[in-house]
Amino acid sequence: MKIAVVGSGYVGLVSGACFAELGVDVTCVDVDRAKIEGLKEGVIPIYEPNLDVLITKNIRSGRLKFTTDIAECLDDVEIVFNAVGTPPKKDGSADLSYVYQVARAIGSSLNRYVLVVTKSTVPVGTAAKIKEIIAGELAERGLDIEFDVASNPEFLKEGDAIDDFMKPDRVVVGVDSDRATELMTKLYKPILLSNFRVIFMDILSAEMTKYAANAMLATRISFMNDIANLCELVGADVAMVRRGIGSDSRIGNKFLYAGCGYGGSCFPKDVRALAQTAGQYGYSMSVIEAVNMVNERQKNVLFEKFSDHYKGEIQGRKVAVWGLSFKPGTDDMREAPSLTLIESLLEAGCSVRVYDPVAMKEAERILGNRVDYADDIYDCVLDADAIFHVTEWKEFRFPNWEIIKKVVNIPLLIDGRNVYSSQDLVGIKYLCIGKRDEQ
Ligand SMILES: NC(=O)C1=CN([C@@H]2O[C@H](COP(=O)(O)OP(=O)(O)OC[C@H]3O[C@@H](n4cnc5c(N)ncnc54)[C@H](O)[C@@H]3O)[C@@H](O)[C@H]2O)C=CC1
Ligand SMILES: O=C(O)[C@H]1O[C@H](OP(=O)(O)OP(=O)(O)OC[C@H]2O[C@@H](n3ccc(=O)[nH]c3=O)[C@H](O)[C@@H]2O)[C@H](O)[C@@H](O)[C@@H]1O
Repeated sequence: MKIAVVGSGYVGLVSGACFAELGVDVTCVDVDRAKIEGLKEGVIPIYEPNLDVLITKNIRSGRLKFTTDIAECLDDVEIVFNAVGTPPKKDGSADLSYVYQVARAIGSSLNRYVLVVTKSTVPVGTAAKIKEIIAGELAERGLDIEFDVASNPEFLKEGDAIDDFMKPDRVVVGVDSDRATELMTKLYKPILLSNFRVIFMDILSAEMTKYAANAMLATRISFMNDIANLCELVGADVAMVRRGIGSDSRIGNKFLYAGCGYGGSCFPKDVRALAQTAGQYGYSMSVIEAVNMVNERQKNVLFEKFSDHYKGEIQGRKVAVWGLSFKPGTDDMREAPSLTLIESLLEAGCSVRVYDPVAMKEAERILGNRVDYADDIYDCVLDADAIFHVTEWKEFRFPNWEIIKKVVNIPLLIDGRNVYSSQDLVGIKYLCIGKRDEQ
């Protein structure tokens, strides 16, 4: 089977490489020339564990190719996946211009039947617009070629992307024709054979499922952050509360970790876009709006703890930030809580020294020379008046606290991920999320 995947970002590259690994002939398409040239040489533009191995292996096997021109492969493929970005617009709605560009490109060079599948996260009703655009392009060319559209939202997590793709909790496929159902069944056969669930439904429900899933997960996090803040006020411990409620199988124990807010390229944008969609239909999604509001507030809690600790006297203080990416396992810093913290610290006149195992290049691109870049966690904390633990990378788990106590100016650790415990930190003031400071 031959397919094309348009958009070679996190989703497009992972999907392309994984489908190739499952035996499909894949052509990955992107408008970014430098990215495609690099990929042809095996240069992976993002950090995602084991993606380099999978891409190199499948380039060698001849099942994975790269091009900047979709027209080059359109005559050969049965399915085209659209996996381009859908970034947020100023009003919170999803920017669909890239998705529609791809639809136009397909319509303007299509010569035979193809199934156009949207993998990008797009608002309900987008598939119908894609169909309209392709039909419009064909009509302009005086052609009446049959094609179908489908929706196949992606649920992978950055950092675990390959496993999530290969061993999915479920695959959701929205279709409106038998031919599309047949093609998607053929494509996902290896996944079906491995006993993973593929759920077929109508296209509108598939588009909605993606937003509902992300919004539900974001709701759990904001809910727990709200509970955590109340725990601090009443003297309870959110870690205990999490264990207490998570053991109820109706609640489950995943995605209940309080912290310094959710970030990334998806939860923040998708939660806001869902609220926007509701608004377009004259409906206000109060829960979803509150989820976003709680998260925006939560991204400030580390700075507030720091400022409260020093009774507002923070100008000129030196601080260390451990972890910059929005979560471990990725170099992605889109909407990362670290950025909110760093902006507040810089605005308050602090000098900021940062360290991240993989996101230093990305940090330099975003923050330039406004912060100092350290070589490791120890170099990061030299002379610091506070250490912020923002991303729970494994290599931050067991620092040598004795070394740290010797090199910091003031031993204060503010933990946005509740990874440490005050018992292990004798001689270091420890502040975390959802547990009152008792030292
Ligand atoms: N990043 C993630 O973990 C997940 C993302 N998603 C969704 O998948 C979509 C893609 O996300 P990412 O992969 O993170 O985006 P990304 O920003 O990493 O990559 C998008 C790629 O599309 C390319 N592109 C833009 N316009 C193009 C065009 N007209 N033709 C060809 N290529 C074009 C860009 O050059 C870029 O390489 C978004 O809708 C996102 O919400 C869904 C699940 C997981
Ligand atoms: O649509 C998407 O792009 C993807 O968004 C999320 O994946 P991702 O953003 O890669 O990362 P998550 O592991 O979900 O973490 C998101 C944020 O929530 C935070 N988080 C997560 C879990 C938790 O219990 N508490 C918490 O604060 C993380 O630190 C991170 O900042 C979803 O988990 C994926 O299923 C989905 O496909």
